Amino acid sequence: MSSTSVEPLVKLAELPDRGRALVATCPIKPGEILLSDAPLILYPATASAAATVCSRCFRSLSSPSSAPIRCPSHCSASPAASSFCSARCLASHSPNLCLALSRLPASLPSELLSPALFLLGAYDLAVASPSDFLRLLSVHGTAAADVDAPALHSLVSSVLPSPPSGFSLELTATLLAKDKANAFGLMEPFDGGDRRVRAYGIYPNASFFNHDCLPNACRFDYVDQGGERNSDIVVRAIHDIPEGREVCLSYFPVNWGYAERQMRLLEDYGFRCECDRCVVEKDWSDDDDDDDEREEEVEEGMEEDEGDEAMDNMEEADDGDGKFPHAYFFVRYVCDRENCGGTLAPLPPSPEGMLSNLMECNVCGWLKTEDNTDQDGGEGSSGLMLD
Ligand SMILES: C[S@@+](CC[C@H](N)C(=O)[O-])C[C@H]1O[C@@H](n2cnc3c(N)ncnc32)[C@H](O)[C@@H]1O
Repeated sequence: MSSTSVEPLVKLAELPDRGRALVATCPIKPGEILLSDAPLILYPATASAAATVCSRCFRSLSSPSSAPIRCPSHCSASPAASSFCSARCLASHSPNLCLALSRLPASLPSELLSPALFLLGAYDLAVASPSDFLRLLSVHGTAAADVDAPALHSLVSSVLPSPPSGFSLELTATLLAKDKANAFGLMEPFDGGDRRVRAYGIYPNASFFNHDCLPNACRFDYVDQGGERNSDIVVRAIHDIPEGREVCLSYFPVNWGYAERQMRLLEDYGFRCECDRCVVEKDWSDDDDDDDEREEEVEEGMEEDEGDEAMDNMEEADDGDGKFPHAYFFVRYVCDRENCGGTLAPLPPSPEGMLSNLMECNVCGWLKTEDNTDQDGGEGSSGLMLD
């Protein structure tokens, strides 16, 4: 296993059948920050997001400190892709990108607009920062037969004023494959309805995390907060992680059923998941595939002390058929607010190393103590920021 340091608590390693991975360099405590990663490229997830967030920092333009300003350069003709917040975002994209944005048809549907904005940003990066473009090309993903690639390539070539060297359908297809296997969604504030993605980003270090259906870490984003690094992805440990253990995220909400998880992993990520949870769940019938029911069974059948003990042993043992620790994960680490289903991780330990008993949800931002006490005003809260 070869390895390279990425951050003090995790290092890059090559694992059989899993490619590159991040593994713990030392015992990691619950809530510890494993990585804080800035995006190589960010782009709006939908046409409506393109019109309502700053084109550079992706904060909402409706926040009081973010009065919208049109791009002073060429792309003022295309409001959907050219509003900036007044705070600090005017020095933004290159004249080439402005011109390309201004030439995009105004009525593109989101399913074309979003990948087109990704490709324009990527080709702009190739000129503005060739080293970052090489990093983008180094993330996982090889060009496959992508039905959308030819149409998107011809759209992009029709609006780019001067295509960069290497511009080709094959490179476009490769970029789309990188995006599919690595994009993280930055979420709109949770409003009790469906989860909505505001923007997608490629994060060069976070893209090394492999998937597990019972992850030991989860990622947070705080895109509307102040400061320069609001679009960073922050990855924190959910519970204790021993030295040498691979650190994994879940690539989608952990409350998805077995069939849905397997389908997404095969279609979008090209592998069959054989994690501990999938090994157990593949034998369940469809009727069994209901996490809420199992969660209730566990809550009813387990005293709190039994739960803590089970948690201590969670990664080492199970009750024989393997179901108990998996169901326990849901009781402890899955947010139970209606329509949320986010993952909970403790806030980071204090500088003195004291563990926090506040669990934060990575979707709704809810903060609750381990005994389930709401700490942030309950329904409708958009969550607390870390700093
Ligand atoms: C975001 S990348 C993760 C880093 C990647 N392993 C690499 O070498 O750069 C996603 C890809 O990693 C691989 N991968 C992630 N989780 C995996 C798992 N649990 N088992 C096997 N392969 C996995 C798949 O090829 C997937 O498309």
